[in-house]
Amino acid sequence: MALSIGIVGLPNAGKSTLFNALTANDVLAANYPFATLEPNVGVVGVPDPRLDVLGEMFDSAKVVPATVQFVDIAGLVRGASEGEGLGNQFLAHIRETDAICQVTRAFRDPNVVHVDGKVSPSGDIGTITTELILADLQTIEKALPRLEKEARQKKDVAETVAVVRQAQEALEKGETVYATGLDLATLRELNLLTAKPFIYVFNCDEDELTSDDLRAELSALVAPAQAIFLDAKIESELLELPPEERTELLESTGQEESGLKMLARVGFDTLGLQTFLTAGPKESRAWTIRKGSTAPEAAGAIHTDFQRGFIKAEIVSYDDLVDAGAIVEARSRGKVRLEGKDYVMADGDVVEFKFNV
Ligand SMILES: Nc1ncnc2c1ncn2[C@@H]1O[C@H](COP(=O)(O)OP(=O)(O)OP(=O)(O)O)[C@@H](O)[C@H]1O
Ligand SMILES: [Mg+2]
Repeated sequence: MALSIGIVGLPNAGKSTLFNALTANDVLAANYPFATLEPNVGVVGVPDPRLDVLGEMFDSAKVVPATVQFVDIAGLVRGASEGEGLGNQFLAHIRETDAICQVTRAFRDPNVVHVDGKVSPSGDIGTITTELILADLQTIEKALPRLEKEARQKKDVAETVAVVRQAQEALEKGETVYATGLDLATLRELNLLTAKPFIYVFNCDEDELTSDDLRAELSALVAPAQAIFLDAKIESELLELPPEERTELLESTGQEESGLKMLARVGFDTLGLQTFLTAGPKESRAWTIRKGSTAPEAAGAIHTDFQRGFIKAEIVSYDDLVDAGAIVEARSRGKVRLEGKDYVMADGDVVEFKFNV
């Protein structure tokens, strides 16, 4: 399972600049609206210092981090659902993602055109959310006749139709599906955009990053969703620096983590994901699972055969392992536990699965 995040926002909000910084790609980021036409897709490893420690301890040939996939698409404008700008067809490219990241412009640079003529984070979020809602209404209007026809034969489809109608009512009132609390599993096949959790990135000027007042104001705009503050331009400049100087530049702007780390952390949190670790001479690796997953489910993240033939899991917490310095020592301290099929995985468990094939 890899977390995937679709990036949306107005033209010139800085989506491609951020995408480039996140994926270290050189996708065209340019100071004119609609620089991006085709979607850009990038898969990035989530920085995880624990893996380097394990890699060294086990003398692993390679270190494989958990991944996040980012999809950067064209800018949306007011009226996109009616064909304004580039229309909204390209939203199809993010239908399959797990979460939607709204990139909102807070930076002021007057040389970068704002399609509405002024920088207004709350107005822009309203515009984007409205267009996502209208896109979902179009999806529902298209799907309903088919669903209603099927519902005449199948009872479970009739139940789906009822939920879809409730979603439609909420959307017509300007609510997102995610906020309704409707059963999202029933709606899954429609891939509604507003049924996904939103993450907000405010693309700031350097001096805005250190303004607690501005941060509080913008966070309040989007709560309970989480807000991330970064300067996409600085994030992209980081890449040109040697790693040890990156932290220095970030800290000089009051940032504790890179944009990638923040997005991965917030993305995992928003979607209720966590990682467990495996380590050995071949590789040290992080795997993504849902919080609350049992040991067999975690085994299934590696291979379905591991889940099917699950016998038990040999588990040591990362901290205990690092304290002991080596797996042999952790074992002699009694820190390595054998867990059965009901064990609920904890973040940072270092695991070896025993299974039958
Ligand atoms: N934090 C920032 N401060 C100043 N300028 C920025 C910042 N972030 C991005 N820019 C500039 O804004 C312009 C637009 O950026 P970018 O091409 O990434 O936007 P976009 O959202 O991908 O637009 P489109 O929807 O047209 O593809 C670029 O010139 C970029 O350098
Ligand atoms: Mg772009």
